[in-house]
Amino acid sequence: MSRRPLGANEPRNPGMALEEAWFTGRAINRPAAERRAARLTSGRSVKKEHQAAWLLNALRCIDLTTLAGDDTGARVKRLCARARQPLDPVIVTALGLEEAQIRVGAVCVYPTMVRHAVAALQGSGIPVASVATGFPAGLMPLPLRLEEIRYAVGEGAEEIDIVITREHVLTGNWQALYDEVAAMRAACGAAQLKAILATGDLQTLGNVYAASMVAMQAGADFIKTSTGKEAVNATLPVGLTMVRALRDYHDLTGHRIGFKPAGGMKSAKDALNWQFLLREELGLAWLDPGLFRLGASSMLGDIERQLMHHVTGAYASAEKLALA
Ligand SMILES: O=C[C@H](O)COP(=O)(O)O
Repeated sequence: MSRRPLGANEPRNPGMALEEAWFTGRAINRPAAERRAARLTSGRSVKKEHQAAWLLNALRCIDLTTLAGDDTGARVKRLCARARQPLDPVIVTALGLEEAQIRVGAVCVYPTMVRHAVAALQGSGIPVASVATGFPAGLMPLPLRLEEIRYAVGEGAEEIDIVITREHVLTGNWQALYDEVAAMRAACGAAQLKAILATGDLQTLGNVYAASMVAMQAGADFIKTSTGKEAVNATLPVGLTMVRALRDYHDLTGHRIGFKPAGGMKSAKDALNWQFLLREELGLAWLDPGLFRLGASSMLGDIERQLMHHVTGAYASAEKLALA
């Protein structure tokens, strides 16, 4: 059903018993994380063909998202049409991509919109991701949150973006966090579980590291920064903390877990910066839709704009390109 990280030979994260020794007492120096994140991205630019290649890679890693209270079947269908054909034909022809089947990583919607997305994406191979578990706050009884996962999977979602109970992190109740994520993973069945940590609510980078580790120990297939609804969403210092947890978990268990920054990312430059962070910290193998997604409702438009500039030498006006 779902695509497995790095192909069929890489087994799914089975999870493990809660091992608090892997994260307790791990203080993370915020100024140092901020300096490292700034160094990773400042003064780094890639030009011309290289930039186009990085932008195309970002495009295939995008979870093209609509998560608005006024979402409708018609809006989701339009988004899916965009997911199937994310680039203007002028760009596709100029870059010789007619046979390349350029498409996004997934389309991400609310549970009641899943059926519209599944119908619109039929035959495309693009998976539908659904948020669930009382997104975005998650403050619903656990049985209802688990039922919401089963509903979304039943509607055809192949990926489930769950939210965690922030209180468990803020009170250091790691067992409760572990238990809820493990129960959510079981409810997902074959669908991939992406654990949204809502890092803007977690107060310290030590908490971000610990929550990342607990989610992975409980069997998460991806860890994701944010819902897009917190006051602070995806930031590079937080991302750095999470990818260090990914690296440590890989070193300790041999399992590669996916990473999804999400929320507030709008520009092609954002897409490049997040990829630079992963390349430097985890290596190129992680820059694949099986292990990396960019959760964004409005980033595709700027990527397309930059690619149009690359192939024509001029920026197209917003009206000429369909802005996602
Ligand atoms: O998971 C994806 C996010 O909700 C998208 O957030 P955004 O609307 O700020 O791009």
